[in-house]
Amino acid sequence: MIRIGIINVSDRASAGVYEDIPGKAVVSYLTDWLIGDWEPVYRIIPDEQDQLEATMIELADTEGCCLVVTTGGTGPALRDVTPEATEAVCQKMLPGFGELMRQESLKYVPTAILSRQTAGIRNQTLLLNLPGKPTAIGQCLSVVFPAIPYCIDLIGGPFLTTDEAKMKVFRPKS
Ligand SMILES: Nc1ncnc2c1ncn2[C@@H]1O[C@H](COP(=O)(O)OP(=O)(O)OP(=O)(O)O)[C@@H](O)[C@H]1O
Ligand SMILES: Nc1nc2c(c(=O)[nH]1)N[C@H]1C(S)=C(S)[C@@H](COP(=O)(O)O)O[C@H]1N2
Repeated sequence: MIRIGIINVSDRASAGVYEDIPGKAVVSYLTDWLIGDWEPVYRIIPDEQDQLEATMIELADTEGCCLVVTTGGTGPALRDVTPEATEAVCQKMLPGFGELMRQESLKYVPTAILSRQTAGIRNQTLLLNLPGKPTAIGQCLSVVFPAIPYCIDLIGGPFLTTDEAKMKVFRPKS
């Protein structure tokens, strides 16, 4: 079974102050795009770097997720530590993901440049940061998703198949 991790990193969402709209949005996009069985592995945690690193390691190494998507904690505020935690647990960074998402987000808000969102590889898992704003989820995920299945192929993960009418992915011909 293909497993995908979703971590909502937010003090307020983890305290129940607001509903986890960003995490639910990630699940809903993936459900719409992916063909075949997959299962979400879901966590809502506060902006604590140790806890976030431990959760990313757990979802990657123990739960066997080929992809782990985080929402929130990418900005400049004191408690925003998602990119630091991501770098700490990855062996390789993929800065192109953050570059493309910021470029896309700039079409909507000038504050897009405040997000330090990034992506990287831990063993056979791709980790990807999204901003916490509910509207940012679709805008960011849809622009980078075409490259995600091939990235997972390259790291020896499962073969992800999408409904091409909804999400067309790109795999270079070998
Ligand atoms: N479920 C939600 N409903 C409404 N707005 C949300 C929701 N989740 C996030 N947001 C908005 O997105 C912004 C950034 O979200 P993020 O998850 O990073 O929270 P945050 O502001 O860092 O929260 P916290 O300070 O509680 O960790 C929030 O300030 C809020 O405006
Ligand atoms: N697409 C998109 N990207 C966005 C935003 C947004 O509303 N839409 N908000 C920006 C803002 S205001 C901030 S502070 C940063 C960081 O957000 P985060 O701390 O919730 O991750 O993301 C930026 N990127």
